[in-house]
Amino acid sequence: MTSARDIRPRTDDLAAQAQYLSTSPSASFHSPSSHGSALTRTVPVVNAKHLKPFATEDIKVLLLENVNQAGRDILKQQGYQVEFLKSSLPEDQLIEKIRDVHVIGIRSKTKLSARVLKEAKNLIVIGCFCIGTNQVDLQYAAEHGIAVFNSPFSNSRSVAELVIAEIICLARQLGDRSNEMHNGTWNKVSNKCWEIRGKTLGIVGYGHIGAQLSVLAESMGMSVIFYDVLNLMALGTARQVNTLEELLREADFITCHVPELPETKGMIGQKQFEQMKAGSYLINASRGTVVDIPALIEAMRSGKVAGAALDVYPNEPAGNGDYFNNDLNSWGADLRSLKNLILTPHIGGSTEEAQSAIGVEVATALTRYVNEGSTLGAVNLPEVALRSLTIDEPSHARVVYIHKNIPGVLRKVNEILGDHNVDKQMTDSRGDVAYLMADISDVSSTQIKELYQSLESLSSRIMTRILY
Ligand SMILES: NC(=O)c1ccc[n+]([C@@H]2O[C@H](COP(=O)([O-])OP(=O)(O)OC[C@H]3O[C@@H](n4cnc5c(N)ncnc54)[C@H](O)[C@@H]3O)[C@@H](O)[C@H]2O)c1
Ligand SMILES: O=C(O)CC[C@@H](O)C(=O)O
Repeated sequence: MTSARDIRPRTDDLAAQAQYLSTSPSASFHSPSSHGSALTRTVPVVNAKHLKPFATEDIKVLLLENVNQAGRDILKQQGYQVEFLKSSLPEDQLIEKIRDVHVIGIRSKTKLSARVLKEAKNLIVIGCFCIGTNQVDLQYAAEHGIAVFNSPFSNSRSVAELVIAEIICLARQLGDRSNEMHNGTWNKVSNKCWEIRGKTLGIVGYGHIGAQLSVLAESMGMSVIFYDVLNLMALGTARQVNTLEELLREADFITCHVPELPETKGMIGQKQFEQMKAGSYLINASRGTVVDIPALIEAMRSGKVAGAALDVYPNEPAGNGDYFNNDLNSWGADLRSLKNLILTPHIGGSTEEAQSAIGVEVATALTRYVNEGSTLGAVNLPEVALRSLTIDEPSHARVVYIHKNIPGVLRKVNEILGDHNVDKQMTDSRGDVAYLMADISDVSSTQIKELYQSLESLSSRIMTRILY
């Protein structure tokens, strides 16, 4: 067992890791789904004090879905108890495991629904070691004081490169030719095989991935148009169009890079396939719900769509080696029978570079949250941080009070803190939830316990943490 004393932030390590943290070049002009990444850098304090949490003995971490070694190492170096599993878990097993842990790390497959989170009585923070956060009930988590972090763009380049490869593979029917050769058949074809030079790429969702892809595609001689709900700066000579229909009517290749939202569910369906040019191509490496797959099957059978590449599916297997068959998605066999269709097992972001960058970024954010209470980069809570306490402040404590965003809370909190000098304090709200951090001086262990109990007894309380 690790003692509570060992649960300390290694602030110098964190400062070194901070160089890997992403700061978005595009954060200033989009996107609603990538919150606050411009704030992720903090100035390291040289003689920062190592804080430890009050009322939490050992920090228990559960990592699912083969989180990268770099991330695991950072969490282990903190002295946390880390349990690591290669795949996701069925809901009943997840509920059993999550009851006990303070931190959970997942990727895209683990569904942290309200039903699951309801059982997670000790959970303080979730790390999504990926871009998408649609697998987590963010609202429920916020309302229960559970912070959620992700890595907003560490795998964007990897996805963009995969899509570029797929555009060429589809244009040249490479998947089919390769399969034929694997089966011993020589089939030298030029009919309906094309160069991509001069063709039009239509990007649906011009965020981190879409914008990166735009630059790569233009450098290979494609014309780029894009559709986005936001009015965005077009890179290079790309051009924003006003409607999805306009994009579908003009593009030779259509690629989807929107988040999973109610509005993006089935956004490419029968009507949209009808609007596409005859012989166009579709790529989806966003989320499986964005494309209506039975409608795609029809469009490919009729020849309207000449080829497609899918990396994501409405239902995906829990881990490697699991079957991708009709038990998962009723149209599985029909899909697999199509020509010029590239099927990949959600590998858009699966490169060594992306996974290790994500591992470092998310594990560092989790560590800073656990040890210092900083919410910089959180996707569901307001972003609040205070400069570190220093070793010259031995009898200080940091109060983190997550509470309902209702009038009168600050007055009550400050009454409780009133017997101590509040050195610094910051509070911010996001929707119904507010996050307060205060560093107080001259506080003894007994007083910390009293402060904790007083804050916990307030009706506005969602979660109290005291770090000292
Ligand atoms: N296949 C993979 O391995 C993989 C890897 C990374 C990300 N993804 C998925 O790709 C998605 C996009 O990633 P990103 O980093 O570019 O996200 P992003 O948030 O940077 O960009 C998404 C863009 O979509 C736009 N958008 C939202 N709703 C829209 C709508 N209804 N119509 C048109 N545009 C809309 C947004 O305004 C934004 O510009 C992620 O949400 C994730 O689900 C998949
Ligand atoms: O690695 C994963 O499981 C998810 C990859 C991708 O979909 C993301 O959201 O970043």
